Order: sequence, then C-alpha cells, then structure tokens
Amino acid sequence: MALATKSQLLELAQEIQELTGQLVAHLSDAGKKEPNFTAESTEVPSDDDYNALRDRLCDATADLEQLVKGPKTHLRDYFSTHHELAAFQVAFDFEFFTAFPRDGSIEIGELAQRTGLDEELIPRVMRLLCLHHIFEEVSEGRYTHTHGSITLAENEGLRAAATYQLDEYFQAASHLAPSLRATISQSPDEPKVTAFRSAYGVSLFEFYARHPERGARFARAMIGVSQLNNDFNQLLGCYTWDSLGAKAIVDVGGGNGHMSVALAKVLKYARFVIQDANEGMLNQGEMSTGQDLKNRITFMRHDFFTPQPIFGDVGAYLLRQITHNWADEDVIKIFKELAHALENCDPSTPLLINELIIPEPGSRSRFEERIGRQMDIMMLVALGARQRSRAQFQTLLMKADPRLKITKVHDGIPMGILEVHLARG
Ligand SMILES: C[S@@+](CC[C@H](N)C(=O)[O-])C[C@H]1O[C@@H](n2cnc3c(N)ncnc32)[C@H](O)[C@@H]1O
Repeated sequence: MALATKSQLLELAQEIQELTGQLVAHLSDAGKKEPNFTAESTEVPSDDDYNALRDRLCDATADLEQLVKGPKTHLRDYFSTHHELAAFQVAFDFEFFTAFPRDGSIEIGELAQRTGLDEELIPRVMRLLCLHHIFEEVSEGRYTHTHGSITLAENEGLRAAATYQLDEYFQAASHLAPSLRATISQSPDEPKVTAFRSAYGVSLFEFYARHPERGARFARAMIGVSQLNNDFNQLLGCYTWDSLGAKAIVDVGGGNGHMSVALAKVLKYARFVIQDANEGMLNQGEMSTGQDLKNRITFMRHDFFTPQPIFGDVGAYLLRQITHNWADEDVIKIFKELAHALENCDPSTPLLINELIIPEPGSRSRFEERIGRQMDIMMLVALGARQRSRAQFQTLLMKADPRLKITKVHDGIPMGILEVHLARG
C-alpha cells in the first residue's frame, strides 16, 4: 500500500480556508461588511478576536507564498522593494493622494497639471502603485481612488507617518551596516555614529531642531501612529487606573502630555504631572489643555537623568515610549532615578513602562513579532537604541536597583505595559 505523503502546501491551503471561514463568520456576526479594494470599502474591525484570526491568516498566507515562490524568486522580489518605496515617495512628494478627486476619476494630463510631475513619468509610478491596490487604472491613463489610496488621502496623520518613514528613515536605514562598522574603530569620547547621523551629519534630535517643519511632521506622524494602533484604549485597558483615586500620575518624558490629557478626560479624580526636558512641547501642551482640566494637570520641566522631584503621594510613574530611545546604560540611569523616587512613595506605587515589548521568538504570531523587530531596527537606525523584551527590561531594572521587579505584564503589540514595583525588605 502506498504511503500517503503529507503536503505542506495543501495543509497551509486548508488552514487558510479554515481561518478565512472563521474570519468571514466573525465579520458577519459583528454585522460588518467584507472588505474590498474600492474606495467605498468599510474598514476592517480591530477587536482582539479579529486581530488574532488576521495574524494567523497572515502567517499562513505568507508561508504559502514563500514556499510556492522558492527562495530565489522570493528574495529577488523582496530585495527590490526599495524601488517600490521610491515610487511611493514620489506619489507622496508630488501629493498625488490629495490631488485626486474624492469621487470619479482623473486623467494623466490633469494629474500632471495638479502635481507638477512630468506626464510621461506619472504612469510609470502609478502602475506600480496600482499593483498594490493603491489607485486603480480604470481605462488607459485614467485613475480612481481605491480603499488604500482614499485612506491615505483622508488621514493626514497616516500620511505624515508614511512620509517620515519614506524620507528620513528610508535614507538613514541604508547607512546601517557602514555605521555599525564605523563604531568598531570609534573612540568612546566621539559622538556615537548612528545610521541617522551617518546619513544626515547630525543626530535625529538635532535634525528635527534644525528642520522644524520636519519636526512638526514627526509630531503629526506620532499622533497618526498612536491613533492607528489604538494606543490610548490599550493604555487605558492595561491598568486599573481607578485604583489610584486622586493621587498624582507622573508622566515622565510626557512630551506635550497628550496621553495624560486623554487619561484625565476619563479618570475624573486623578491628578497629572507632565514632565519633559523640551520646554516647547510643555508649552504647547499647556496652551492646548482645556480650562476644565487645568486644576488637575501640571506641566513641569524635568530632565529624567536628574533626581525625580515628585514623590510621596504619587499614584504611578508612567514612562511611555521613553526607553526605546535610549541605549542600555542610559535606561539604567533613568530607572535608578525612579527607584530613588519610589523609595519615598507607598510600596504599592508602580512604575508603568508603556512600550512595545518584543515577544520571545515563537511566543506570538510572526506577523506581530515582525512589527516589533522592525521597530527594534528602526530604533537602532535612528538613535543607536532598541526595543526590548520583558527579560531585557528585567535585566536593566535589576542593574538599576535589584529591588525593582516586574510584577505584571500586559503584553500587547504594538504597545504593552510592564508594571514594576520596588520590593521592600
Ligand atoms: C518618543 S517621545 C514620548 C513622549 C510621550 N511619552 C508619548 O508617549 O507620546 C520622547 C520624549 O522624551 C523627551 N525627553 C528626551 N530627553 C529627555 C530628558 N533627558 N528628560 C526628560 N524628557 C526627555 C522628549 O522631549 C520627548 O517628549
């Protein structure tokens, strides 16, 4: 009797069929329409069940595609994606997305007039984008919006998030390997060579200080990304904020305080101290805070490498998207100052680290893990810094003060929370 051979391709195809069936049923149960590529399509849901199905389906379809192509074709494709990003860069730079009418179509000549790009170049860029369902060529030389292009046209934050990647980081990323080679022979007193510095001659922060219009776009991109990731709802759901009552939440490196202000709107009694080294951001936050919240929100200039001035009746210290900007030795210094402050608070006072926490390999879907690993390399490119796993955070906390212990992990991608307490003897 012939042995039935297992087919990995067929198993993947069956898994894809099953998962797609579950996903379609989920959409139907939620009363949602199936997504399509037209500009009229509705957005896919973002609840946990949908995301879990989406992630497994993306892993399975990616595996099937990779196996079917084989490594040579797969890698040839993959190593050419920067040319596709270059086409996107042109479309953003020449403002294609907003040049399009919301409804109806536009013809090449009109698009050339509105954008200033040569008529001969437009179809070369457009046809590559159309292959990604970004715009559609409805008849030769005539295009309409799709769901992808209209999403970008109508969301300024998302466009900012796309363009800061395609401008600043696209260039900087190509300097990573040479910059790492340069650090090998670098003397310790020279400014650290990062890929960003190697591409632009200055650090990321100096660059934004010298180019305020890019700095403003970066700020818009951060808002776009946090809306995209649903960061606020995740932060709210990750901790029992109500248990803090009227105590102060100290938002260390809180920037313009946008997260604390959003929390203050929900937590009716909590007080907030927003600390940052950047006076401009503090002023911007102070000016935009509504009168109704002003008696519960204080803005304060503070450098987190110096002793923490607020302690005692503190509900929680919040460090949101701070550690990923710094190398290990700097993060240890930040934690040390907070450990001193925690010594002078109630033992129940937590330090809440709100960051993308890199999952251990294999513990989450590859779709999720990849987002974390892309961010990790982005931090290396931009600042010579990194994203960290729970274990890596615990090591740094221990080095700062052996009494600092992670007591709870709310691990989410993109953002999670580590709840840290200072153990008392
Ligand atoms: C990535 S932003 C995060 C801002 C805010 N926590 C959020 O989640 O939107 C990093 C913040 O750290 C601030 N920062 C940088 N160095 C600092 C320092 N030495 N002391 C205090 N804040 C600092 C920056 O000004 C910036 O607002």
